[in-house]
Amino acid sequence: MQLGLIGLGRMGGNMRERLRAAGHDVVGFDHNADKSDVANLAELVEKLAAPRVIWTMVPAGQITEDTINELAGLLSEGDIIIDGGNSKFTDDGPRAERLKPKGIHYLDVGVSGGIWGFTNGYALMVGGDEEIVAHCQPIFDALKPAGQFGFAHAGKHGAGHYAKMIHNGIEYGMMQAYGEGYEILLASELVDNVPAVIKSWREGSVVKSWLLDLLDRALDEDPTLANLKGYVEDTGEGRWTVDEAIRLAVPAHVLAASIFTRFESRQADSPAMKAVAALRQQFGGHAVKR
Ligand SMILES: O=C(O)[C@H](O)[C@@H](O)[C@H](O)[C@H](O)COP(=O)(O)O
Repeated sequence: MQLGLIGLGRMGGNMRERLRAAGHDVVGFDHNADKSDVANLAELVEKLAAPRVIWTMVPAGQITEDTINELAGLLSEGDIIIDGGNSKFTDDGPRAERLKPKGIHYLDVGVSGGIWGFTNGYALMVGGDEEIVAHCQPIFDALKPAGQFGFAHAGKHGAGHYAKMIHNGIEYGMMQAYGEGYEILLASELVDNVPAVIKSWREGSVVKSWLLDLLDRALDEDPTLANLKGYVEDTGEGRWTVDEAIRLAVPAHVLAASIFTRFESRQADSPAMKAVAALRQQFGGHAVKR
């Protein structure tokens, strides 16, 4: 089937190739003219036959909002917009309502797979109306992994991005657990070959996973991770997961600790621990480091 794809970066660019390899007719737009099939959104819309399906794969937030608003002015009744970026789930319901009077349908899709998705396929979590999901199913089938899993119609508008948000909260927690286990192994007086231990867990073990495979890969490239700083950014999903845990009064210790640990990773020194050291000195006369 025919699809317009906006945003041909690390994710979108590979998705275009995977869709084309499956025989779909993809017209891509990107601000980088070297990657783009068309000069602008108007030309993209012109090249697609109605009812059009257009998938946005641009950074969450204002860029996605502006792209969808511009598209809404160009599209016609019956057309479908799919947001496959990591938008916050609270954007989706209002967005779908804004598009409805124009007869434009909307789906939100959480997409996981990173730069490996071209080869392995992408896990897809979709929010929106059943008949619109069904109409787009050939696109989802081409993007998802070949096996029986990797796709869910999670619920109404927002459910796709909600599912992806929770996925990413789990991703933070799992990475943190591997990271902490790795650090304890490194600190141990007993274990000489930490990369070998990580490798041994890749098969047969209870903690084998794709993330563990990737940690092993990183250690193959740089056995002591000497070329990296322990500094970790975040793009929002972990924070939103913890916000939801608080709103719903769900205890989410691991997920909360892992986002806070990322914040800590960005500090050269800790004002909180300075205050703790100062207080301990004040009440007990304990030594501090200067
Ligand atoms: O499932 C995935 O493919 C990843 O989760 C992907 O979506 C992206 O790499 C994260 O959004 C990074 O998230 P942070 O920047 O918050 O770590």
